[in-house]
Amino acid sequence: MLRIAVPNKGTLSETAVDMLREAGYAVRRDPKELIVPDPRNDVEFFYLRPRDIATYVGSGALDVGVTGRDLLLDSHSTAVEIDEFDFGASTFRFAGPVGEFTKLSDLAGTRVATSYSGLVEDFLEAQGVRATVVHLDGAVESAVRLGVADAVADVVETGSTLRKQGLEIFGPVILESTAVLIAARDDIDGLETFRRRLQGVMVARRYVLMDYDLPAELIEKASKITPGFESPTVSPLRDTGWVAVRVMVPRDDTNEVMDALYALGARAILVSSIHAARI
Ligand SMILES: Nc1ncnc2c1ncn2[C@@H]1O[C@H](COP(=O)(O)OP(=O)(O)OP(=O)(O)O)[C@@H](O)[C@H]1O
Ligand SMILES: O=P(O)(O)OC[C@H]1O[C@H](OP(=O)(O)OP(=O)(O)O)[C@H](O)[C@@H]1O
Ligand SMILES: [Mg+2]
Repeated sequence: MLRIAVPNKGTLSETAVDMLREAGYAVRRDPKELIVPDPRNDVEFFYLRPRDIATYVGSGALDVGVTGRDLLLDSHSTAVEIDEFDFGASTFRFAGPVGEFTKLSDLAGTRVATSYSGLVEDFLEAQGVRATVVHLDGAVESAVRLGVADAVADVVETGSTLRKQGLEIFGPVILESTAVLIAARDDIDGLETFRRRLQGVMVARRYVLMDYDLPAELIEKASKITPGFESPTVSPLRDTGWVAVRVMVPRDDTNEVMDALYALGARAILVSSIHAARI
């Protein structure tokens, strides 16, 4: 039975749980539930703090888990990233009072507040900058104003939290993070099915199915606009001068692709959502 760690709180939790539900797994009905057995799929879910997930997986107590790349690296766990998800994207950056810092070396001899001390210490050491890392649990943007640090290092998504505290980003990108699937090893029984199901959810969200009718002689040109995953499905119509085409298209490109197909001569262009996929 595959034992899977899922974030019980925080930014990653809701999307991770939605993905599991869409992939056909049992999810908790009440936020107090910590363990959710799913015998039908031969898996068991453990709802844990995102920050602790790498520790559980690295130690072998659990087989796989969903967490953030930044949390994985910060934990110094031996678990490894095996897949990347398309949610939870953020960057990890240094920030300081507007106008006070311009480059990484300005941090020498200063105090840097962060809740990711493992990650920040590793980075500063690799870059040869000697600074004191002040560990805080969260809301680190207040640390400068309150005088416990000169600069901060934190998760930045829109940057609005920093701006509100009179801070600005400086120096190199410490890390590009996203939600990831981590495991102690990649040859665990049942892991491939779990990965394929989650990939299927991502594909179903990212793509739409497009159907259109096309004068047969235009199929080469249309295939350049809609190449599909492998290749478009082309079926005959009763009128031999026309064909019907079915193809997957990235959801974000839907309208541009419809415009281009219409301009080429395609008609009856229909778009439908993909409910589930196994690619
Ligand atoms: N805007 C964001 N704020 C915080 N974390 C984010 C954001 N966007 C993505 N993440 C990712 O979420 C993970 C942080 O998980 P965490 O549990 O700390 O979430 P949180 O929203 O900060 O929850 P809390 O502060 O209540 O503990 C990290 O991997 C981080 O990169
Ligand atoms: O760039 P932004 O879009 O403003 O988002 C980033 C902010 O969001 C998170 O804070 P969170 O609300 O999780 O509080 P925390 O610092 O206590 O974890 C993160 O720690 C940053 O402070
Ligand atoms: Mg947080």
